[in-house]
Amino acid sequence: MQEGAFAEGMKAAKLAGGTALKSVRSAESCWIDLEAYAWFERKMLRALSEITRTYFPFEIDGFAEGIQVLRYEGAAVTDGAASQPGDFYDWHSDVGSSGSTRSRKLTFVIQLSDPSDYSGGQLEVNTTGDACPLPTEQGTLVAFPAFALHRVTPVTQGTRWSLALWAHGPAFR
Ligand SMILES: O=C(O)CCC(=O)C(=O)O
Ligand SMILES: [Fe+2]
Repeated sequence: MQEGAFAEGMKAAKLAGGTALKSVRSAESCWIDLEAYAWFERKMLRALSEITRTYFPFEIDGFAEGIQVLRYEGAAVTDGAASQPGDFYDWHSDVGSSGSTRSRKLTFVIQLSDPSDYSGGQLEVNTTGDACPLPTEQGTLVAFPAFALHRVTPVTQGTRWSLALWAHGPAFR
């Protein structure tokens, strides 16, 4: 993918609670303003209405927090052996206990990279007790309830880019 526009602004990504814990999440991220990309927001709002109509009939107010661009670098290999593990994001829910993460209801992830550009880096969701791999095709939008456990397995080779945003709404009751 053409990563030039974002590559410079990337910083260590934090957890939903705002802390950076390398044992759970190792990736870099930057945030962009959704309002700055009106065409994208319109597209996402159309997708949101279809997803809430068809799959997850949640009460949603709209998107908040902006868009998170994520970069997962593959393992560093020296003399044929991995000298540093690749980036990953271990099992987590996107709903936090403070700030705007409290009202997250749907997670949207867009696969920005061509799957042939990296190995590993599989986005999986677990709602049944088994890890379920989600589609990887470049440009695919994946949506799931923000409370659902999900992870990104370590990228072993290449670089995986993704984008995440969240639809918010009143608390479940
Ligand atoms: O990179 C991904 O596919 C998932 C990102 C994610 O789970 C998150 O930002 O909370
Ligand atoms: Fe997540």
